[in-house]
Amino acid sequence: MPAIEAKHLRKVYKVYQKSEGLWASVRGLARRQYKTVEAVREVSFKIETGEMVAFLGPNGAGKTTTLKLLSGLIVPTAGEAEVLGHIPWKREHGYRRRFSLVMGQKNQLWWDLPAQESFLLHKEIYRIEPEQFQRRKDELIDLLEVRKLISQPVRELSLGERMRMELIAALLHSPEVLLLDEPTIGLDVVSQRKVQEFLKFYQAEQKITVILTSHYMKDVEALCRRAVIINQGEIKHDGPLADIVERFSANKVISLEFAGTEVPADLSTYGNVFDVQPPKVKLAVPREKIPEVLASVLARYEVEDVGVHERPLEEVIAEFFTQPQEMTATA
Ligand SMILES: Nc1ncnc2c1ncn2[C@@H]1O[C@H](COP(=O)(O)OP(=O)(O)OP(=O)(O)O)[C@@H](O)[C@H]1O
Repeated sequence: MPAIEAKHLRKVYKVYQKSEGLWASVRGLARRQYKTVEAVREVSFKIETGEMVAFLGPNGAGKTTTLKLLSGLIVPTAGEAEVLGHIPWKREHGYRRRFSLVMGQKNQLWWDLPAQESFLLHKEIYRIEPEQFQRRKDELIDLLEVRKLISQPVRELSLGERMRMELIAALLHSPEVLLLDEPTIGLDVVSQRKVQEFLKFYQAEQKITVILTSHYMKDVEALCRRAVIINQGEIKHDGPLADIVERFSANKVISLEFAGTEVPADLSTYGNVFDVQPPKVKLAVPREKIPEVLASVLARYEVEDVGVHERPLEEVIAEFFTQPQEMTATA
């Protein structure tokens, strides 16, 4: 049985429409006008126990709404979901003890209190045995290197330090499923890497099931082997992360370094010329034309160095997000 299964999930919000102008506002008091927003239209996937899956999509695609549905914070308009055999929106205590949701944009710790006080509160809420609590807390504090900071009010911590405290609070009750919504948002590169390293280690050690949403492809590449892509409330792709670049990018990149100091002027006949730093240049070329272009360029010019690369995941995903309608799989 998969740890997480979503079947045709749909969530429609009814949003009050406020008209412009005083008279329209007065009229609105008598007869309110609403529009519907389909935050999630059709979301189905299965995630096996111990998998760490990236859930990717542009702003407003429906990622957070899906995670809220799987956490039971909201009830779907239609569809079904089971997490560890529980229907999330039934909000059973048994389920609450088995999962955690971490939202990078939301503070779940008490702002004015030291993190250690919030940890104690979590101990009570989740009814964690004192011995287990002490052991887990110590382990997590050491892993995330925050021992010196646990008695300082959360509001005085940096964003990166706060996120590490949020992770401790979320993991104190040893959840089997962890839903991470942008855990590295706004963090500097060093903090980002610390969170990444921790998640990688922790997930491998505890074999927990994780869904990770992130706009940072570095997180995704470091942590996940599979990616589910959502756009406009619908799943657009579900498969190995390694396949994404090949599937969604029709081009590969040829890097060239010419002998001498110049870059030939007529290279654009071969493909899209970019990143010109004479005598180096990059050429984006349709993948099926790579052998032909390489042979021709090497025969015509004196080339010092050459390389063929896939485009970076970051770039391919960004393109997919900005042109979702036009992009079609090339494989
Ligand atoms: N409570 C709500 N009421 C009305 N509309 C909502 C509500 N929550 C989300 N939406 C809308 O549903 C859509 C999906 O939002 P959601 O937060 O799930 O997207 P997201 O993929 O998490 O985006 P981001 O990457 O920006 O966080 C958006 O158009 C959003 O405005």
